[in-house]
Amino acid sequence: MTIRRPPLPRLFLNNVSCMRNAQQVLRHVNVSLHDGGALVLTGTNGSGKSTFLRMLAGFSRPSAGEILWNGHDIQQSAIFHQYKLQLNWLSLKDAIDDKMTVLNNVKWFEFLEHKEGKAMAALELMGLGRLANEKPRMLSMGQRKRLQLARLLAIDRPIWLLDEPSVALDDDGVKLLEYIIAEHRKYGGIVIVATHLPIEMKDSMILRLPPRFPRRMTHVDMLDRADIT
Ligand SMILES: Nc1ncnc2c1ncn2[C@@H]1O[C@H](COP(=O)(O)OP(=O)(O)OP(=O)(O)O)[C@@H](O)[C@H]1O
Repeated sequence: MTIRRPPLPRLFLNNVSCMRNAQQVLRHVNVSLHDGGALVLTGTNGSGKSTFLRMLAGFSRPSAGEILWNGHDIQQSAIFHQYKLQLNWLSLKDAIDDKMTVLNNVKWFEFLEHKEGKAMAALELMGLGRLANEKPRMLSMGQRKRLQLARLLAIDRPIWLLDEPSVALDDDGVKLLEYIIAEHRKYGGIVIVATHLPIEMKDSMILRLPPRFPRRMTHVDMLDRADIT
């Protein structure tokens, strides 16, 4: 009988801590993600959700612990070079060029990836097909977010790092977001979302980061506590 070893997680955060501005933001985080896996980061303002994503994107380094991709530390430059090509990053800064059309804003990202052919279909899926030849100044905030999501689809990289992806989206937009995340995972993609807003992601891990600066009790908190009369 042969005993098969369990597969390595695609991504593994091994006892990771992170400092910002000489202060500890993340402390001893352990997470493993396999293909098709998802992680939802929640927590109060300033608890470290974006810091977590930025660290995974390689913009900042862990102060302790290691981030392993396929079992290799992403701090090694040869590994990082390969790893960063797996990432699709969606942040609150939308990097939309107002001089290009909506369509070209997606095509430009495809071009940088040496890919082509998915931009229009991605815009159609995100409900922006009829605005493809307009300039982005015509778009509402929610439509700009949809454009960012169309880019994710067009570029089609396996690991999605999404910072507040549902902000500004209407109900249909949130459903679309949930749909594209589910489809991406169905084909083995990994999705990590930092969010304040509820988002439906089946079988995802949820990591609630503790508040960094616990606020003082307000009168409302005191009234809410049963043990204070
Ligand atoms: N560029 C920076 N330089 C120094 N400290 C920073 C920097 N960015 C964030 N921080 C600190 O790290 C802490 C965590 O910030 P972060 O943006 O990760 O929180 P968050 O959970 O994403 O917050 P929010 O819900 O408001 O988006 C903040 O309290 C802030 O003091």
